[in-house]
Amino acid sequence: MSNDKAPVIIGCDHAAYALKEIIKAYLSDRGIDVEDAGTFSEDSVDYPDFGIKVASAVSEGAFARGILICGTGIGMSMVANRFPHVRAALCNDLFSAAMCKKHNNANVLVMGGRVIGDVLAREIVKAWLETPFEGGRHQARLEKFDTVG
Ligand SMILES: O=C(CO)[C@H](O)[C@H](O)[C@H](O)COP(=O)(O)O
Repeated sequence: MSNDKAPVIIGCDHAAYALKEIIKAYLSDRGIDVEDAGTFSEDSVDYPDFGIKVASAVSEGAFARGILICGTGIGMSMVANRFPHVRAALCNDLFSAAMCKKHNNANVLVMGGRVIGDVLAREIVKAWLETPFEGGRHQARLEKFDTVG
C-alpha cells in the first residue's frame, strides 16, 4: 500500500451518491482524509456544480487530488478538464486506472456510478492511489499541456 496520505476531495451527482459514500468509507479505512463536496442525497442535481467544486479545489492547489463520480463519468471529466492543472481521467476499468497515474499522473479520478459496481470502483481507486507516476518522457508530454490555452 502507498504511504501517500494526501487528502482527497470527492464529489458526485445524484446518480453516484451511493457509490460516493462507499468510496469515502474506503478512503477513510486507508487513513486518507476526505473532503466531501457533495452532493449529499439522491435528489436530482446538476453534475457540473460538483465537478466545478472539486476541480477548482485541485486546480488552485487546495487539494492535490480529487475523485468525481456521476452516472457515466463523462460529464464530470468534461467539466474537470476545463480547469488549469487538472488532469482528470475517466476510468471504468483497472488498466486505465493504473495507466492514468503511470503515464498521465492524473490528479482527478472520474468514475461512472451507473457503469461499474462498488467492488470494481474500490479496486479502481486502489490502483489510482497506489500506482506511481513514471515521469521521464511522460513528464515532458504533460508539460506540453500548459502550452495550450
Ligand atoms: O451524464 C452525466 C454526466 O456525464 C451523468 O451520467 C449524470 O449522472 C446523468 O446525466 C444524470 O442523469 P439523470 O437522468 O438526470 O439522472
